[in-house]
Amino acid sequence: MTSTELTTGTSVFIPGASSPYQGDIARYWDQEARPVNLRLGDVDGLYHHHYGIGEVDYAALGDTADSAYEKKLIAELHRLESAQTDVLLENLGAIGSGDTLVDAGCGRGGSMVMAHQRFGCNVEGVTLSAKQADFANNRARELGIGDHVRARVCNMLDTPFETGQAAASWNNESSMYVDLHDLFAEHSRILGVGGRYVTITGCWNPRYGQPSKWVSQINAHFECNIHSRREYLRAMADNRLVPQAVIDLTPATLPYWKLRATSSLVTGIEDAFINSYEDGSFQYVLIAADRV
Ligand SMILES: C[S@@+](CC[C@H](N)C(=O)[O-])C[C@H]1O[C@@H](n2cnc3c(N)ncnc32)[C@H](O)[C@@H]1O
Ligand SMILES: CC(C)=CCC/C(C)=C/COP(=O)(O)OP(=O)(O)O
Ligand SMILES: [Mg+2]
Repeated sequence: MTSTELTTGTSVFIPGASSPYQGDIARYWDQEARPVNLRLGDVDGLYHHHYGIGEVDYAALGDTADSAYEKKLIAELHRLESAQTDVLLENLGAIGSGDTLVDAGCGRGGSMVMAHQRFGCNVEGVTLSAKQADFANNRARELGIGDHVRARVCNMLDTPFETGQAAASWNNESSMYVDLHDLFAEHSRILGVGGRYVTITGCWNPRYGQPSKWVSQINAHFECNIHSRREYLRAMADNRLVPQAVIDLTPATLPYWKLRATSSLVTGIEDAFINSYEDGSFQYVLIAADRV
């Protein structure tokens, strides 16, 4: 199915979307233009829609009273977001220049560009947003890597990739928009046996009990549906994806959020992330799994 019939009776063609919810998400990302994303991307041309990890370099930030401080703060937040991608890519294992990687929910393509720069390989991305796909493809062309890095408008649960085509695949903060059993069935299909799957995601902590009010606030803010850590592991196990590493990145992402909360680019969601990470109801995790 390639179009969405809205229940209002209006028929709206949204390429890639196969449900009214996916139509909403496509529109959300088509309209997104938050300075906290665009101004960070402008630092070096890598545009991310994910969060940062690592210690803040306060020496590089210098004096808060300095007129250049805000510019340095933006560069620092961006450095931490790119450091997050570096950790995801490190967990893909050995990738050859002839390999194909798949970025499920590729956004504006920052992670795809970094993957190509690191491995020299082909990177195929899918997003529901035509604006994001155009943006990512334009950036790849500007960088002269358009023959290796390509984004298309497509549902990550039903991709055009051949069975076993991908050496590795990932979701970078994009798995909270889909059913995990459907998602991992598709990754399992496109990955070759021995291939690696990696996700970096926010998940609610089963040890807390149920999604906290902060998690509900994050869901409402982004129109997403955060899953529990347990659900990730169960859906992977059911789809021939065997975890090789589960890394709790919560302590590593808190400095990013605390710094971001002091910036002029705040969006209002900062406290929900900080409070939920601190009360243990929410975790920022990396899961790397082998396709067996
Ligand atoms: C928070 S952004 C993350 C973007 C990117 N992974 C990054 O790290 O910059 C979420 C992305 O997931 C995509 N997405 C959500 N549901 C999708 C689906 N069913 N199929 C394809 N992409 C989807 C959105 O279009 C958006 O690009
Ligand atoms: C970890 C979780 C739960 C993520 C939800 C998905 C999401 C919207 C990620 C960041 O996107 P963004 O970079 O566009 O958001 P922001 O504008 O807040 O920087
Ligand atoms: Mg952002």
